[in-house]
Amino acid sequence: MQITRKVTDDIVWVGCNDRRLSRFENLFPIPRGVSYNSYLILDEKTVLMDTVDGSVTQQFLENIAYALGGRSLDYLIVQHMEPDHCANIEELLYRYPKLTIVGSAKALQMIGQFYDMDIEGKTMAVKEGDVLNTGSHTLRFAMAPMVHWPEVMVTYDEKDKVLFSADAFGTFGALNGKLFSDEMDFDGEWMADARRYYSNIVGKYGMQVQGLLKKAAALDIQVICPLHGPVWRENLEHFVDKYDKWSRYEPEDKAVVIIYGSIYGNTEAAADAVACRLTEAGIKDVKMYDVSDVHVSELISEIFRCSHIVLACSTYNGGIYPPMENLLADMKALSVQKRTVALVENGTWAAASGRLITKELEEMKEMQILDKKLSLKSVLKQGQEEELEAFVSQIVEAM
Ligand SMILES: Cc1cc2nc3c(=O)[nH]c(=O)nc-3n(C[C@H](O)[C@H](O)[C@H](O)COP(=O)(O)O)c2cc1C
Repeated sequence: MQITRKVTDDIVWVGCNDRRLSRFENLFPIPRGVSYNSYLILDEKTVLMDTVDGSVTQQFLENIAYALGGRSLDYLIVQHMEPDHCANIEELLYRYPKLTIVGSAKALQMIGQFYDMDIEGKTMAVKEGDVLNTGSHTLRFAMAPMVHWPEVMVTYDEKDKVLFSADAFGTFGALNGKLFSDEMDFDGEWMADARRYYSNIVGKYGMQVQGLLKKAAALDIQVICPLHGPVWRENLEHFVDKYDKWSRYEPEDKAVVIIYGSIYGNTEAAADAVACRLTEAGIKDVKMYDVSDVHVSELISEIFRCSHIVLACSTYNGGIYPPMENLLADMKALSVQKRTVALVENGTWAAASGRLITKELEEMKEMQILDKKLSLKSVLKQGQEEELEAFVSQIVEAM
């Protein structure tokens, strides 16, 4: 049985949901699943926008056959060559032998790298500004390298004013019958995963996303069709605005995220004391996470959201407690910048975590490290009350 949804009069969502995959890219936990979106344009010529992951091929082929209603498939546009979007090219060529594959030169080259199939004479390489006329639709291609791979392009449908945005504007989460963001409580149920998707998958490429946003700003876009998650047809500015903020590495909220790495619970207790004092000082949005317990992708997502960060960390074999070290490596890799950070360090004989974390933060761009470090010798002591007050006050003042 087909599972499809209409996007416009002659554009159909033929994508699939995956609720069985536990980790996206074998890395990011996706308890809410993920959707692989693909769209079919039913014009004088028929056009498929990308394919899906190999795990859902059968459902995908059924969706396409139904939506085509006996017609053949003329074009497959490959915007992105990551295997979760291109696993079905060969199968489509078997079923629709007259198919022409359209993509950037790099995408067409990657097809040969991933798959042993003969596509000679069946491809059309396109570049910036090229158009494909399919009857009433004119599809215009714009290159979007490194959003999120180098071969990526996006496609603008001039008739329905749809931007097929590849991985940009994507979100983790399976679509449970609801395709459009206006059919769901996006801010309440989806935004956290949208942020986690952006910050961890595309976060490193803020500059390239800014480039794409500039191109998009010149177009009259009524609908955004990404390769993962909901389609946007209302209140587009809301999500575009988030993308703009995220890609400029500007925090969304005046908020403090406290992330602690603690072996026996004493550094955690100090982090707790900091959270209490911040709340008493009137800071409403204070969140606490155990770096050993919460997946690093969630922490990165919170770091993208919050303006201020407290890192509280035990010293471990003369170094940074390993899960905290891992977070710092991820922050660096994902180009985290423009945040204010305060540090709590702990060590029983030679505390080094504060100094070492400072060194890591100094390698990131525009990170303001607050002067007063809260230093513990095993445990936060009653006698450190004043020190604690001063530590918290500097965060409040910085806000
Ligand atoms: C395996 C291990 C290695 C440690 N290495 C150091 C160290 O190199 N320097 C130091 O001052 N403390 C070291 N500590 C002590 C921790 O920093 C200690 O757990 C901390 O001071 C107490 O805070 P906690 O209860 O949050 O873990 C180590 C502890 C463990 C278990």
